[in-house]
Amino acid sequence: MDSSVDPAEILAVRGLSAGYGARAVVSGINLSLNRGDILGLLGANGSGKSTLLRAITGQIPPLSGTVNINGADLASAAERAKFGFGLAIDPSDLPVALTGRQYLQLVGSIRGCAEDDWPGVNVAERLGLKPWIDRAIAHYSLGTRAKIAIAAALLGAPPLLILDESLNGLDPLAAFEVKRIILALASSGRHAVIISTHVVESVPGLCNRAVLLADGRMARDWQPWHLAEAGQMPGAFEAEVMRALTVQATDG
Ligand SMILES: Nc1ncnc2c1ncn2[C@@H]1O[C@H](COP(=O)(O)OP(=O)(O)OP(=O)(O)O)[C@@H](O)[C@H]1O
Repeated sequence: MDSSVDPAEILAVRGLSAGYGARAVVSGINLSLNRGDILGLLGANGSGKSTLLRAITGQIPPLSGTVNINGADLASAAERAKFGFGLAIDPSDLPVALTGRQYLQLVGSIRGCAEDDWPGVNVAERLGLKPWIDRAIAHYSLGTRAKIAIAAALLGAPPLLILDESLNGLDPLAAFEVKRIILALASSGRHAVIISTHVVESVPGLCNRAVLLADGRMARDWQPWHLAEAGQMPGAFEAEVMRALTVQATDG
């Protein structure tokens, strides 16, 4: 690890712009996450949430700026940086010809761990995946696909867990279990989590940080004290987000 890197910091994004071809979809993004942080990533459809997560995970190259994950620079130490995160891929991108177990084995082989390497918790059991694990993903419902994507992201207990709208479509028990797992990871003080979501009301109870993207830029940023305060009053955080979204839509 670079000795200038803060060991508490898991993710450092500086001046990041990224998009498709030469077109920047997200610009001027600065973001720092420490161990223990759970970040809610909010924004209207098309605001750039998935694009930002693609840039952070090296799926698209930055047009400018840097990403450092767990002390490794994504451009100059890509292999090490990629070992620093687990990403729940979009369920529609899963390899449907594989069984759930084969997919976990594939991800495990890339991450250098076993197909059931979930320290301290049997994720497959907790998410109700066991009856499905040896069936082809093609036969899974949308929610079951989301579960296997999350289970794969959790393999090897990565320092940074990234869930891109992954809670959508989960049944209540699975959503509850995923939230418990996320909270346990964060409270261990060794991991951080990013959750992009449209379920604004779930953010104060789960996240200690939040950012709102608008037109590819960070329009609002809630620090822990602010989110905790907003969480004290039912509906207060949602009202703040709706106000910010309305201002953006009016200005746009
Ligand atoms: N593969 C791609 N090629 C070209 N443009 C893309 C691609 N993926 C997304 N975009 C464009 O980038 C912009 C931001 O899309 P993105 O998917 O990042 O938004 P989002 O905030 O995740 O949206 P949503 O909430 O609807 O999932 C949109 O204008 C979209 O059309």
